[in-house]
Amino acid sequence: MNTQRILSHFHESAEIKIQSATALAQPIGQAIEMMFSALSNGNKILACGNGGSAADAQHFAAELVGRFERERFPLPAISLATDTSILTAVANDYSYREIFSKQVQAYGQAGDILLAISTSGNSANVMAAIEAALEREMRIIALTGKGGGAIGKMLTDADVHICVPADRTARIQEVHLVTIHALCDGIDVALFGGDVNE
Ligand SMILES: O=C(CO)[C@@H](O)[C@H](O)[C@H](O)[C@H](O)COP(=O)(O)O
Ligand SMILES: [Zn+2]
Repeated sequence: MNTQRILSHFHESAEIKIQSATALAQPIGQAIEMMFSALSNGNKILACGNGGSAADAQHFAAELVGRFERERFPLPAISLATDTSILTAVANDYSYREIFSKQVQAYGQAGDILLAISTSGNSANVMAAIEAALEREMRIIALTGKGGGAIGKMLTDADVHICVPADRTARIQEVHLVTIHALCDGIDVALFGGDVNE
């Protein structure tokens, strides 16, 4: 195996993370404020995405309900990509497009947040979830890449778009993961102040 190919994954990932830090710090800060404000008002966060982004949605919900780095009370977040009975029933009886939107209709309340994750910005089921969330007066935090795709065009001024400046799905997902950890950390700092070692 050519180790150069392996090294290039690490180098490209690191370079794109550095570029993204500058481009995304501001919208990530806005997203933290929006999440903290919603959670403080008794609202919750729903998260969805396909494939690797489904794993990201679960990962985020686990860190809010369980914990990130600090011991704290559980925070309300639900992954819409996780319940195989709901996902298979809705896909089988309705359509794959509706697997997330039905759950937004079931759980979503005005003031809740939808964390919509799509590297292309073009997944139809994530777009349908955003439509359902906007109908419910929820706010959207979209994690995308590749220019934001159709999702970028659906968002309103009240929403936050965190669009990774890259075109390769794997690299975009890698920045989504560090973004999710920055969101979790920002929520903890908003709750408790200071840094994790205090
Ligand atoms: O993890 C990967 C590729 O790295 C895949 O599972 C990937 O998430 C899937 O192809 C998704 O269906 C892509 O959807 P999206 O990010 O464009 O919304
Ligand atoms: Zn992947």
